[in-house]
Amino acid sequence: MGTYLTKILDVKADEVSRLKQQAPDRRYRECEHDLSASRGMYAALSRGEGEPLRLIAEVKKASPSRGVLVEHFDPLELARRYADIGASAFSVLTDRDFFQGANDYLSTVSREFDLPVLRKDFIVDESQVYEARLIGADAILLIVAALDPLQLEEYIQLAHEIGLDVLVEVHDERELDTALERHARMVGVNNRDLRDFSVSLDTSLRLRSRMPEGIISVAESGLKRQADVLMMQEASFDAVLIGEGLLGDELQRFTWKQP
Ligand SMILES: O=P(O)(O)OC[C@@H](O)[C@@H](O)c1c[nH]c2ccccc12
Repeated sequence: MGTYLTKILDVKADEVSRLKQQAPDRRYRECEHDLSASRGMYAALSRGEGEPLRLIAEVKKASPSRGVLVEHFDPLELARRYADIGASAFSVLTDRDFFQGANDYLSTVSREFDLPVLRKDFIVDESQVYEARLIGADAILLIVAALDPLQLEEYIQLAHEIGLDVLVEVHDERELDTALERHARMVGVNNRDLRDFSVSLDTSLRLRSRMPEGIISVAESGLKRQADVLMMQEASFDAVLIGEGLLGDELQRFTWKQP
């Protein structure tokens, strides 16, 4: 039985076999010393005592569940708007086939702004970790449901070695345990179930109480209103990751940073 996630992972396998022919690991070794230092995502998301939670603003053109969200999509214009409202970091979709993202979108946003940039994609091979660093990402997303636990641990370690922070995405208690056992330092709870794209904000609330001190906690997906964000702040999340919800006015007027 195929779920949305298994369908996406099938397509990724082909993409990765093409990517491997370009040997991103070798290209990384060749230009390692010319790359600019990465900007820490972990540091950018650490929420101080009494401060409002941080925003990771997602530059997102389309999604498989909703289709095209932004008709005249300009990643730099969106990023500018998100920087102006007080985002602490960007997430940029690079997956082409399901989200109409592109590596170029990430590279331009990374070049033009000082905030750390998360590469939002389905990483299933180490070549994609090297590629992330080469295109200008400061951090990567690793999805527990898309990897076996050993791979997860290896890719976290590789990412750290080459200067990338890692947001480890979970959707239930078991995945959270796996993330913590494999030494995740930033954990994102996806409120959207990648098997059927259903959304429940309760997922974040339920899992937050099981996260230990010292882990950066991020609530992801389906946040649309101020009340949703305040609920995550109340539950003591360090940050929220929002794509679609930022396209409306309400969350653009939210006070993301202390005045
Ligand atoms: O647009 P939303 O509902 O605010 O969601 C953003 C982000 O959480 C979502 O795009 C996402 C979360 N995990 C992912 C993994 C792959 C692709 C996309 C995602």
